[in-house]
Amino acid sequence: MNKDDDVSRCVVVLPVIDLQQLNEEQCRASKVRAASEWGFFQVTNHGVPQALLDKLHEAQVALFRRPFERKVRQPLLHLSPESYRWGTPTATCLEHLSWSEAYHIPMTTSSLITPPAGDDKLTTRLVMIEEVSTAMWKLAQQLAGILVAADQLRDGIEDDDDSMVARCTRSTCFLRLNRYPACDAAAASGAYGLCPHTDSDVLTIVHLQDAVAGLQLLQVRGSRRWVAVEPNPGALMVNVGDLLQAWSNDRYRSVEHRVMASAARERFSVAFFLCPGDDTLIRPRSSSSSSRTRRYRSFTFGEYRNQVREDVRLTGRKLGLQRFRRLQQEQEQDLQ
Ligand SMILES: O=C(O)CCC(=O)C(=O)O
Ligand SMILES: [Fe+2]
Repeated sequence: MNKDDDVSRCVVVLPVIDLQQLNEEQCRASKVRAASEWGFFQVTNHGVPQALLDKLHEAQVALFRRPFERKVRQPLLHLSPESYRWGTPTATCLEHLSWSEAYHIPMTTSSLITPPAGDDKLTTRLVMIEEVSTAMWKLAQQLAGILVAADQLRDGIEDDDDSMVARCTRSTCFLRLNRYPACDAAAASGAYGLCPHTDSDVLTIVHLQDAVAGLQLLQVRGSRRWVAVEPNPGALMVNVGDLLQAWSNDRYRSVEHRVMASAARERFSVAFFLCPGDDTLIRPRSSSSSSRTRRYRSFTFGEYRNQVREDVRLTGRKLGLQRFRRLQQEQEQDLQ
């Protein structure tokens, strides 16, 4: 059976938070609720100009329209050759194959690079990517900061360690441009545009650039089932990453999501990943009201990334936070 059959009939509209309409307290409460119950929410009046997002879309389409040979052999903006990916290099079976191509663009690289003299188009595209990254970075820091502070406030801690968000600097965050080509096989078998995964960062901001459906998430509230997300190019989508889930001791949820390829239409999206430096220590909060035990052991982001890479190499897929979960006995020792 096509793995998409039942899901595409079950469409959800994610909570929408208007960042200007609500007062500060209402706004914070809605984000906390959405991040705990859904792991995903949308924001409007977010401060990233729509005109800029539209221009980025044009530039993105042009970059992906270049001949395949050039995309593979001529790294964009002097990035490393690995910054361009198509398919899934580590896939050993169809289930692990993502029918998509992407550019991975670290923030620092985009700001430090000098485009070749006379290449005006490249310069314009570069400036665009840089501007979108910066605007999304500020927004992501603000949203993550609010979620972190709200969790601390609930426990009556006003001045806890907020270094995880502060350590998400220009030199550690990145933007990803995604293109999902139309895929004939999708009609029959439900191919993946992007395999099921959670994001390994603190927080992700995604702009679904056209109204082509495809994003689905594994609902954590009530029955666990895949639901399709109604695309809304007028809003930005925000989702909690693994680090925020671990830090909050599972209060905020890093929800598994995937993109289904479409047989009829190609699809574009841009995702910004709020990541700290590799040496940043993620130390789950013990006083979180929902649990007085730490559910995960402390780890650095570098350790986490290495483990993910190793699991993908050995098994073809990411095992993620379950690798860092403490045994029940270890958790019980916290209570003694
Ligand atoms: O394209 C999308 O809708 C989601 C992209 C995504 O999940 C990712 O790049 O990690
Ligand atoms: Fe993702």
